[in-house]
Amino acid sequence: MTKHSTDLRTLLRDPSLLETRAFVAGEWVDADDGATFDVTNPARGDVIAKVADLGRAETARAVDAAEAAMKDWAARPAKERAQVMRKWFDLMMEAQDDLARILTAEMGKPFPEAKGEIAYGASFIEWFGEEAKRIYGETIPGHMADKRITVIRQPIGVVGSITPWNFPNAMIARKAAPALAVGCGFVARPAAETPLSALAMAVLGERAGLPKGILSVVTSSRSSDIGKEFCENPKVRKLTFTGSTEVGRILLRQAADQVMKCSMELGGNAPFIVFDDADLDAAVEGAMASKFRNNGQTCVCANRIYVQSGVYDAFAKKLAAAVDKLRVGDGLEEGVTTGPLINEKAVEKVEEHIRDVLDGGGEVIKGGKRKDGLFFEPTVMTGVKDDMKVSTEETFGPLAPLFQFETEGEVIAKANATIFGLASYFYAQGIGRITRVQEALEYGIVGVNTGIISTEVAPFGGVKQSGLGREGSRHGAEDYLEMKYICLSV
Ligand SMILES: NC(=O)C1=CN([C@@H]2O[C@H](COP(=O)(O)OP(=O)(O)OC[C@H]3O[C@@H](n4cnc5c(N)ncnc54)[C@H](OP(=O)(O)O)[C@@H]3O)[C@@H](O)[C@H]2O)C=CC1
Ligand SMILES: O=C(O)[C@H](O)CS(=O)(=O)O
Repeated sequence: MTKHSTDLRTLLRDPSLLETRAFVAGEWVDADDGATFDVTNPARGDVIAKVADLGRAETARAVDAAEAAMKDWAARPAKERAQVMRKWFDLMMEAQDDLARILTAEMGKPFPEAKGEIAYGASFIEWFGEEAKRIYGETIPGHMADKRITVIRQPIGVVGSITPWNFPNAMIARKAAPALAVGCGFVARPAAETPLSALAMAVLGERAGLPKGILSVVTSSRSSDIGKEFCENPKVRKLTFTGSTEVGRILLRQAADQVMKCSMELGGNAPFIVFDDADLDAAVEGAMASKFRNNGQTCVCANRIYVQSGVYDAFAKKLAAAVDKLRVGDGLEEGVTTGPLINEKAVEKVEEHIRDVLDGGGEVIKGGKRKDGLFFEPTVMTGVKDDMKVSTEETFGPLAPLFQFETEGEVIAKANATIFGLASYFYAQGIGRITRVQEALEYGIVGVNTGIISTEVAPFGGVKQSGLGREGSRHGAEDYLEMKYICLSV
C-alpha cells in the first residue's frame, strides 16, 4: 500500500486519480526493488506522495509492451483511435479540477492557472484525435509507363518521451496525443518533481479505452538511466524531449548511436520589444502575461524586455504598477496569482541574475527579494545592459529586466544575438514596422501585439539551439510518422 499526505487526497472528488504506482504494460506496478522517491509540494515543502522509482529493466518492459500493442492499435481504423482519444479528452475535462489540484500540489502554479493547463493539455488530445482521420498519403504520376507511384505515411514506432516539471500535464499531452493518434506506442518518463499529473493522465487514459501497453508512464528519480534506455533500446524509434538545451544536447548525442529521430523543445531567451508607437497599456498587459505566466517558468517567457527610449520611463512605471497587483502565495489558496519557484536552484538563479544587474549599475524598481521558502517577489529592473547575464541566460523566474534601445535596426540585432530562437514578441502599430520586424526576428514563434502564443492549432517550436521539430498543428503529427514511397510495376 502506498502512502499519501491526506490533505491532497481529501481535496479530490475522485481520490483514485492520485496514483503513485507506475503504469507499465497496462499494469499499475511498484519498482522491481520496491524503491520510491518523494514528491514534495514546493509551496509547503511537505512530502505529498511516495512514488515508485523505476529503472531500466522496467522501462524495457514498457517498451516491449508498447511495441506489442502497436500491432493492433495502428491497424485499427483511425476513427476508432479517434473515439478513444475523444473519450480521454472528455474524462480529462470532467476531472479538470482534480487534475489541477494534483498539478498545483506538485508543481506550485496557482489553481486557476493549473486548470488552464489541464484544458490546454486536453486540447491536444482532442485536436490530434480528430487529426488521426486525416493522415493522408499521395499518388505521383509515374516516371515510366509501367510504373505507379504512391506515398503512404505510417506510425514511426515506439516513442520514448521525457518531459519537464513546468507543464506536467500539457507537455506530455502535446507529445502523447499525436503519437497515439497516428498509431504509435508511447512510453512517458515525467520529471521526478511532477510525476503525479502524468499518472493521473494514465488513469484516465486507461478508463478511456487505450489498449493495454500502448501507453506507459515510467516514474523514476534516475532520469539519465531512463534516457539511456530510450536511446539504446533498438525497439525505440523516436525520442521526444522538452527541457533545457543542455540536456537536449546530451540526449541528441546518445540518440546518435542509433540515428534515432528526435524532437527537441528546448530552452529559450525570448525578446519582448516595445516600440514607441506601441499601445503601452496593451504592451504592459502582454508583458505581464508573457513574463509572469507560471511564475516566469516557461520556455517562452519574455526573458529580455527592450523598450524604445521615448516610452521607456512610462512603460517602466506602468509595468511596476501592474506587478504590484500580483499576489504571491500557496497556489491552492483563493486569490493567489503567483506560486513558488520549483526548487532552491531556481531561486538562486533569479537571485544571481538580480545581483548581476545591480553590480552592473541597474536598479530594482519593484520586488527584488526572496520571500520565505521558495517564494520570490515579482521583480522589475531598469538600466539593464547587454553584457549582463540575463541577456544571454534564461532566468526561468519572475524577473522583468528592462533594456533601453533607440532604433529598429539596433533592437533587431540585439534580439537576434543569442543561440536561442524559440519565442519572440513585439508591440507596434505601423504595418510597415510590423511586417519588417516579424520577418527579421530569428525565432520559431513571433507574437505581434500579444504575449500569449500557446495553442494546439499552431506549430510550436524553435530554431537555432531552441530545438528540432514542431508540436501542435498538423505539423505536430509529422514527427510521429514515417513516409514510405511505393513504386509499383504494372
Ligand atoms: N524549454 C522548456 O520547455 C524548458 C526549459 N527548461 C530549462 O531547463 C532549465 C533547468 O530546468 P530543468 O527542469 O532542470 O530542466 P532539465 O532539462 O534539466 O530537465 C528536463 C527533463 O529532463 C530530465 N533529464 C535531466 N537530465 C537528463 C538526462 N541526462 N537524461 C535524460 N533525462 C534527463 C529531467 O528529469 P529530472 O528533473 O528528474 O532530473 C526532466 O524530466 C530551466 O532553468 C530552463 O532554463 C526547463 C524546463 C522546460
Ligand atoms: O515548456 C514550456 O515552457 C511550454 O512549452 C510553454 S507553452 O507551450 O505552455 O507555452
